[in-house]
Amino acid sequence: MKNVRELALEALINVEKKQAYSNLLINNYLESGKLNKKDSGLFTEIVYGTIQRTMTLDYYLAPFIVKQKKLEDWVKVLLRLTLYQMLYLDKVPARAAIFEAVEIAKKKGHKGVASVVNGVLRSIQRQGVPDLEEMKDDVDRISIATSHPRWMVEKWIAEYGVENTERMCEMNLVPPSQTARVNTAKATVEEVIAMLRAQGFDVDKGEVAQESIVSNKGNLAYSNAFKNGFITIQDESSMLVARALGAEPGQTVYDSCAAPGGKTTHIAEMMKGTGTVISTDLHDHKVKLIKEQADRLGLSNIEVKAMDSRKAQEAFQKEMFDKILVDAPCSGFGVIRRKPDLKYTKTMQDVKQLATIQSAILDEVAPLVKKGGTLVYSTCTIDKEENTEVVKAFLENHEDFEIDMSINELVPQKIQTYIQDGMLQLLPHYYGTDGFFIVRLKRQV
Ligand SMILES: C[S@@+](CC[C@H](N)C(=O)[O-])C[C@H]1O[C@@H](n2cnc3c(N)ncnc32)[C@H](O)[C@@H]1O
Repeated sequence: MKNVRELALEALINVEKKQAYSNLLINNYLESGKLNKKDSGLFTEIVYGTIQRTMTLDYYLAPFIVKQKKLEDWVKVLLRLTLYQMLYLDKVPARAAIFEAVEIAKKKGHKGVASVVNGVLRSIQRQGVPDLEEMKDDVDRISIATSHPRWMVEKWIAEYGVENTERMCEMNLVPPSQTARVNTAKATVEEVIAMLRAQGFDVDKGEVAQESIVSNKGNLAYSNAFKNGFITIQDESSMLVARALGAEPGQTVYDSCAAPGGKTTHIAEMMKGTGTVISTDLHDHKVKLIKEQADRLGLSNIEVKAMDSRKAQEAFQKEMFDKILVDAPCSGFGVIRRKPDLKYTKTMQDVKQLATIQSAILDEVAPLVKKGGTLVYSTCTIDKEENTEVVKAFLENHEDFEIDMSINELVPQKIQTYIQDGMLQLLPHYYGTDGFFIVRLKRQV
């Protein structure tokens, strides 16, 4: 049987080989029954933390392994995850972390490897690591200290300035709190808070969205409130999207990129179970997830269909919908806290390709919006190419659409500071939410 650190090493090697996204892989391990409750926490911390801080850890390790030319990849990963524990996990004594690493090296390699691992880690323990705050160059400092590739840091500094970039990159290292959306078609926020507290959960009202609850301790996915359809696990910034769409009871709404259904179900709840939300996503297995959520929440006003929304005009009639949401596939740079490997895998080329898909979806669905109707475009990224630039190109090609400034009245007052020219860009460090972009467009009458 493998112990928690061996499993963490195995998981990190798989992420390294790009065999799986970290968040999905971690969930698979947690559900596999290989880890008890206590070890699950440590496993998650080690795997996420090591990925989050890979560049910093490699920077610290580099001078100590410079002579070890033939170090195998798994040994580098073992050194990284052990140094992570030594530097960032207070509850794990450094000597215990080193001892475990040496045992793993003996088991997986041989005595020679174990001695290298022991030597490198003990040297770092003796000499300490350099102070990164002393790095004068902003890009170098932010990039190494927060483990974000240079190109990303340079780009964000150009778009948001040094201070915002540094704070955002630091926030990307902090695990998010769990938040949930109350199904207001079924109960009030206060009623659900009482329900959760009665079951022993430590929860409060959320700070950003009006229907949100934040968990201070305990996984709300295991609550009765979740099982019985009173809540949906969702980040607060995501909750603002359905608010910006502002669907009303009885309307016909199209959610074009809808799986796993977080926003579809919110829209359906806001419509109090009346009218229709038609939700599409690329594949059958994805639209099934939407259906499952709709059933759990007791919402019967959702219809699902597997299709490419770049062909929506083949399936739907022109001017058929009061409201359309394009919650587009994107680079996800607003959710790095949840998916740390995105930092290292996504490239500028991906950003450009995604922008092409985003524009194609918007162009296709635009004629389906009723005159006087609403089109909301949102992404969980912070890159201008996928956000403001996509909107700008869309408006240039669609003179019958304009930015709808009423988004100001639809989102909470404190959020309004971050709306510029009708476009909302939330960065993770503003409220500790995911980074999100939302714009509400109106088709002229
Ligand atoms: C940001 S996610 C949507 C999240 C969803 N709105 C929610 O709140 O749960 C983007 C989704 O777009 C889907 N997608 C990507 N390209 C698409 C296309 N051409 N047509 C329809 N869906 C697409 C992806 O499968 C993915 O599920």
